[in-house]
Amino acid sequence: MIKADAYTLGVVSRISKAQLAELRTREAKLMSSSKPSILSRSSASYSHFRNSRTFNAADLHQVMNIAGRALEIAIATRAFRDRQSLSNEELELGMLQDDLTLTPLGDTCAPKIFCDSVPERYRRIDGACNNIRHPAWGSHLTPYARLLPPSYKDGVWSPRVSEYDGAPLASPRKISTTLFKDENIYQSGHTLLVMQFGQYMAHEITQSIDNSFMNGSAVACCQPDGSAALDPNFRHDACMPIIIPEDDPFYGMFQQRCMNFVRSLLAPRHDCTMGYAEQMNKVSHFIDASSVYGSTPDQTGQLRSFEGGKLITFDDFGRDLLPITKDSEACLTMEQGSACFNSGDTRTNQMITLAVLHTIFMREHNRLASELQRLNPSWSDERLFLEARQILIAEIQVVVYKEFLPAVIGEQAMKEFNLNLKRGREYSYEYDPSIEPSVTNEFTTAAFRFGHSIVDGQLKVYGTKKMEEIIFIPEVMFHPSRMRKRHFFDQILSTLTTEPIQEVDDCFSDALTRYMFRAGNPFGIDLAALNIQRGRDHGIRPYNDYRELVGLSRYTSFNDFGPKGEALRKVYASVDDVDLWVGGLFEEKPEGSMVGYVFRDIIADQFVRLKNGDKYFFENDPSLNPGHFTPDQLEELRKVSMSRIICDNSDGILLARQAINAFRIPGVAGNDVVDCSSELIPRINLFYWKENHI
Ligand code: HEM
Repeated sequence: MIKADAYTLGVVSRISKAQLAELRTREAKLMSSSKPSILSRSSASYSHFRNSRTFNAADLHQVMNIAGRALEIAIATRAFRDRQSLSNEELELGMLQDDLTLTPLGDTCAPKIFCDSVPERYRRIDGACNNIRHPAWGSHLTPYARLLPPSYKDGVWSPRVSEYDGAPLASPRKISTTLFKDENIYQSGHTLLVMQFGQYMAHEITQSIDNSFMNGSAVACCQPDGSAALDPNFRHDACMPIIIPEDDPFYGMFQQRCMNFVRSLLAPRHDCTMGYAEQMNKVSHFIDASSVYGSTPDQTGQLRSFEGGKLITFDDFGRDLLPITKDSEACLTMEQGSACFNSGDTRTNQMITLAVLHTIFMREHNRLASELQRLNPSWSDERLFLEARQILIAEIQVVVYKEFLPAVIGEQAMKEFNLNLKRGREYSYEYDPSIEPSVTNEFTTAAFRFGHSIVDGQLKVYGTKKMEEIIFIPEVMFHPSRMRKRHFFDQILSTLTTEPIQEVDDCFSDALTRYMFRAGNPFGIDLAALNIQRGRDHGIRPYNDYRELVGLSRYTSFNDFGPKGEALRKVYASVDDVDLWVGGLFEEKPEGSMVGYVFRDIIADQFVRLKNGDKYFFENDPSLNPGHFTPDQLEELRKVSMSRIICDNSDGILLARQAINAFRIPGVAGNDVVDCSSELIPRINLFYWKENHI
């Protein structure tokens, strides 16, 4: 570990405070000047920014405060590096100094978390205090973990450059147009629900937040007409615009040369040491239904009805929908008759099918609360809420490990990584307090974004006899008003559970690479380009380094990529430059897995962390889990399936039948379609939650 004496720390602290103050003054000037550094609300990029919305002003203040501390540490680290002439390799080793708490940089540490000495029966909303020795592990507003140290040009925060000649890497948009095409190659085995549940899960455990101005205004990095990037002297420091080549086959038609991109907010490292930049996860890392309840008590409080343990709903002529949000910026329109919803996650309205899943889980919470109240009339609202929440979290964990994950990574990996749930009444003893449960940066910035490749650009909506509508998905991004149509909810659930997903490959729908978030505009933004740029923003190392990490040999030539090699050669100077997200998509897939080896292992590792690093994981035994279930309850919980949750929470207007496994195509491999009342889609018997039942 590299040590700094008190004098040096005093100097770097003064430098970083002065530079941060300068930055803030510059930001304030940018905001008040007539320069176009604030993003127009009508642009597609503004909807991209909607994904980074904080919950309210207090939430924004807390997020910006913590991110500001982390930025100060990054600046101090640069100053320290310069004074000590440290190399990038030395910086990569991470720890540059013991805990800074008692040094002049002490005020940059994240606020301390205090836990009760007796562990609470119900997990905390913010994810903190799961592990008493590391109370912040898995908590919201903390950094992502890393599988490998980052690759930053300056060892601290500047985006990486080519390993070959130190030149800037090719434009992500150039890579996107060179490598990806819009073709439909369907998967024969799995339904669109894998895509939609996958996105729901991504939001359940991760949210990176784009930098904004201190008052929450969105940062613009391009000229308002998109003709060029803003001059670096007149733009926010977090700008990292994507340059669009002049001959771009699509954006060229609209004279667009610049796509907005703003770097993610940072978070101070857990041990409060100096070192390279770490990105913030805004939500709790655990699978704890934060998408339903939020990640702060304030947020949860606004979602609860405080009656019978239930969540607030919007009664739309007898159907319970999510409550309508008070955030007037959350959707494209808030007109009379439209809808824009509130839930535990600020991205709920991003896709209509995402809003559908949020609605299903909100309804399931209320269904559980009603049933528990019937069985235990003396329980208070608080008790009913907490018990229903605990059951819902367990149900989501069961669906993830029993149905979703095997569909993505295959049975073989489930076995290899010991990810299968225990059976029947058995407890698990696999909790290991040395495992850091946090989401890894590689998982959220690359591997789990495999899901963007399986998105279908169209949603086919069927009536009782024929197809009624084909929806081009950009039309239902941040515009979920169709949810108010009487038949829509059941119809779209049928679509999700019967239509196939696309293969994980080099095919991306134009809906994502040309028209995403376009709203009324002729063009939108390119998600593939954003993914590549985000990887560089977060300092994710190139693909080859992760091959080595998972025990594969490094590629030494583009030919090693097979037929894709030729296209890769056009946009990368070296095989060691290929971005992780790109290389991962082009991999050969192991039998039964949707993704290649590298993505498979990164995803499997993540779900090991979320299971064996979570004290409250539903199947942990009583000596480990303060909120343990009884053996009878465990047996019931393990019966849960996504089909059961859908059956119990659809509108019941058009949907009365489901395949046994909703993630698999109906009829394939014995996945019969049965009545929702069938025993083949078992129910959990909540009688085992009746107090003093015998
Ligand atoms: C129509 C469907 C989808 C849309 C429109 C969409 C859009 C987006 C956007 C705009 C971002 C932020 C990009 C950035 O600036 O870095 C993002 C991030 C992400 N997406 Fe998707 N996505 C979709 C589906 C999925 C699916 C199916 C999965 C996984 C199975 C997924 C996983 C992720 C993950 C892990 C992130 C990073 C989250 C974070 O750290 O904040 N997405 N997506």
